[in-house]
Parts: sequence; structure tokens; C-alpha cells
Amino acid sequence: MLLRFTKMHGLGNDFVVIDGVSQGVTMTPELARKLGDRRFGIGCDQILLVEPPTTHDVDFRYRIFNQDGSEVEQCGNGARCFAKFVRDRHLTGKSDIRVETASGIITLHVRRNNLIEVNMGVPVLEPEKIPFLADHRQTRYPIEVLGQQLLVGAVSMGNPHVVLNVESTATAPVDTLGPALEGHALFPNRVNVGFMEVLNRHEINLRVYERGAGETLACGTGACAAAVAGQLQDLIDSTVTVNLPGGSLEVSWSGEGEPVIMTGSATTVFHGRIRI
Ligand SMILES: N[C@@H](CCC[C@H](N)C(=O)O)C(=O)O
Repeated sequence: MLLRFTKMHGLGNDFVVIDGVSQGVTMTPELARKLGDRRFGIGCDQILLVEPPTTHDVDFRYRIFNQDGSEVEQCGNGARCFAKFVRDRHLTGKSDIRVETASGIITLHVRRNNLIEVNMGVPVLEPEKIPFLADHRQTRYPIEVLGQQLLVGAVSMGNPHVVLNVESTATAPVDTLGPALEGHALFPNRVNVGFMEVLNRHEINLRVYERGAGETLACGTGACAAAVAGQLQDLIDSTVTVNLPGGSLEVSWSGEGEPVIMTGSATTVFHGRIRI
């Protein structure tokens, strides 16, 4: 079978996006790994599969697979690319789109300037729901990794994140602490690892070592998790610019019980077909 796909990115976090509405696709971990392989396949950080909805009150179902084949709950940069994809491919004409993900329904708004605003939902802070093995909720948790005692924030944006405060993202030990924390025994489903440098109350730098993909040029849910973790420590205000290696996002959070709003761009690179 020849599978039609579109290569897209959100600030360099790159995706193979597949229209599963007008072509039949059965995604498996093996197929996701093949598509994601940068040498033997197309190459991407995540594979996004757009499907018809399974309930009446949403427009689409959107599934996310990491490069390592694991299916995951949420992807912020992917959500913006999903919105651009369904409009560009004429799967919808709406500028407000509701979509089912594995972690619930999110809503997206495509602005006139083509930036996409995503309501990423209410962050989850209870350890057992992240999931994170801790006795009780704290702003920062002590954790031992590679012989060091660290303090980390823990947040779920549908998918699990830890956030470390660092002096400088340029020198942060992303390559060593990233994989060590990703597979840490206290995170039963593994975890995405953010390294946050607070520049001032309105701006942070961030690098993210993603679960199932390694360090990426940007992580949308990571940006949201860092904004939440930074605000809970009273280091930043409710709206921040998050500078990632691939570009910047704006993230707003009005506090406990409120949803996180993320705004940024989405870019199409090319369309193709691959025999599977
Ligand atoms: N790149 C994404 C997150 C993709 C999923 C993540 N690696 C996970 O395993 O949870 C984003 O932009 O949010």
C-alpha cells in the first residue's frame, strides 16, 4: 500500500502527519518506528494520525506515536500541526476545532495571523495521576538520579513531565540527566524531562528531553509544564514567552483549576507517499 503523508513541524519538533479519515491506516508500533526512522524511513520525532471522531461532539480524533513506537496521550506542537493539516487538506473549514486525544478533548483556534491557539486543558498536579510515585503533592520533589539529589517539579499536561530549574540551558546536562530521568523508577510510564532557565518573570528558556524521542528542538506540552512549574514556584507571571532551541511559544496559565493556553506556529514541509 502507498501511504500518503505530510511532513510538518512546530518549531523544529517534526512530524509525519497521516490522514486516516480518507485513507485506511492501521498504525502499529512497528509501522510508527519505520516511518519515524531518519535513515530507513521518513524521519520525525512523532507520527500524528488524524482519524474520524468516536463521539458526536468533536470534529476529529488525533493519535500520537513517538519515534520509538509508543502511543502517547498528548503533544502540543503536534496539536498545532494537526489544526493546520485538517484545514489545509480541506478536512474541515472550521477555525475552532474540537479534537479527541488519548488524554481527553482539547480545543484549537486558528487565528487570522495563522498562529494557532490551543487550550491544552487543566494541568494535573496530583502525583498518582501524573503518574509519579510520591506520598503527597509538593511544588518540588527531591529525587536521586545518577548519584545527585535534585529538586524537580512534576506536572501532567495529559502526558507526564518533570521540570528542573537550571542556571543556563546552554550548559544543562540534558544528555545525561535526560535519559536517566526519563526511565527513572519513580515514573511508571516514563517521563518527559524539561530543563528551565528563568530569564525574568515573562520569559524562560527551555530544553526538553522527550520520552520516546530524545531531545527535540521544541516540546509544546513541555513548555506548558514549565510555565506551570515556574508559576507554582512564583518565579514567573501568568503569561510567559518560552524560548526553545527551535523557536518561541507563548504560554498562559491563570492558576489552579484553569486550563493552559499555548500559542505558536505550525509549518508544512512537504507531502509524500511511502510504500508500507
Ligand atoms: N513533542 C510533543 C510531545 C510528544 C509526546 C512526548 N514525547 C511524550 O512521550 O509524552 C509536544 O510538543 O508536546
